Amino acid sequence: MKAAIIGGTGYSSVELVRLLHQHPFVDVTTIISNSQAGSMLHETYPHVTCVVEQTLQSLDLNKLSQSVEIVFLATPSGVSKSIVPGLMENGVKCIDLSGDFRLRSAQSYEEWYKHTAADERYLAKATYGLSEIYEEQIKSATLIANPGCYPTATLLGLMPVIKNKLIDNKTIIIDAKSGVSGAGRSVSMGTHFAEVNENLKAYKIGAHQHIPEIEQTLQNETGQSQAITFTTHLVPMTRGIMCTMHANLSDVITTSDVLQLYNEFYQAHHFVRVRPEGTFPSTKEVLGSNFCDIGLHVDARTGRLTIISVIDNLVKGASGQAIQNLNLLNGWDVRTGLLEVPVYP
Ligand SMILES: NC(=O)C1=CN([C@@H]2O[C@H](COP(=O)(O)OP(=O)(O)OC[C@H]3O[C@@H](n4cnc5c(N)ncnc54)[C@H](OP(=O)(O)O)[C@@H]3O)[C@@H](O)[C@H]2O)C=CC1
Ligand SMILES: CC(=O)N[C@@H](CCC(=O)OP(=O)(O)O)C(=O)O
Repeated sequence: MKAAIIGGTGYSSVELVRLLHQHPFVDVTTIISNSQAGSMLHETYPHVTCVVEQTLQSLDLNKLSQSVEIVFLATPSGVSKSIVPGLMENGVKCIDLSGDFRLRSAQSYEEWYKHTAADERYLAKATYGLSEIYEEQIKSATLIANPGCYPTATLLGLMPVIKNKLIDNKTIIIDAKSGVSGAGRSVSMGTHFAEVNENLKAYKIGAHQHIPEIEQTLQNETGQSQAITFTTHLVPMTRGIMCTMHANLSDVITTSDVLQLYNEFYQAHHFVRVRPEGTFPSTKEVLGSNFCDIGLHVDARTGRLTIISVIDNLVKGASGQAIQNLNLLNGWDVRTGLLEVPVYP
């Protein structure tokens, strides 16, 4: 299958290039770059020299529609909403890694992302691509809204207890931490070395654009709207997300019972690994891979459940999950092209 990537010199794009290089059924024939068209990808990223030798192209929607079957959009929010309709009208399926098609409500998108929302007709066509949870819907999608990195770790961590009504949803608190590649490649005041190195800081408190995405998905499952507490922190490392979640249990239950539930819930899902009792995942244990690792503990003294969920933000949090969704879309084994062993140490 011929594929294109838009947002060519961004981090998620080059991660798609890395992962798709090993995909037996996909050929990335076109990489579109807004800023570097005409140059070779290796001029921006010397690490791909002699492995992926491609000239970056400028965007020509008609040419693109005729030459590929699938387009990955790895552009900042606010960009894909103007590109996707033209591709879809020509029968090209799209997987959007940005937030442009994740929120069903245009009003909510405009409130949280501070951009004009996509056309509502296209918002209605989008399928939320949280692979493990919406497998069936993804299989027949034409436009996949790939989830945000934090929502992926958070929702995979919470879903078994949400679906089994084991926690009081009003009490959910999510303490989230990310490596700096989560902010993309462009330089900003908040993410340059001297600001981040040997530093730990909370950001976008009460204003993070992933809050409505998590709430929308929880509401989808429970039928009720419930606000969550979600706090993001920037950690001085390159890749990795850890979400530590707390909630009051609605019943008296042991750690071992909750773990059994998680093991059963994710039994058929290769990319979610549940840790044995008393052990908890760290970000390095999923580095470079499409795994989401989960550990949990019931505190009998407080009646609260703590869940720890880790992912690599650029793989399971972006490009890896996008490929997992492409696999679902095509009826291929979800693991195709994604059998990377995490890089350790
Ligand atoms: N980084 C992460 O961990 C995750 C990122 N995402 C989302 O994926 C998308 C891409 O993220 P990421 O790769 O980190 O971002 P980057 O900033 O690293 O890359 C985005 C790329 O898009 C292109 N671009 C920038 N501005 C425009 C524009 N106005 N019009 C067209 N193209 C433009 C640029 O490449 P060029 O000039 O070559 O076209 C740029 O390098 C974002 O929406 C992000 O929120 C989602 C989950 C995780
Ligand atoms: C570390 C860091 O800054 N991370 C980014 C995640 C960006 C992202 O994935 O946002 P959308 O996909 O919703 O655009 C952030 O917190 O905004």
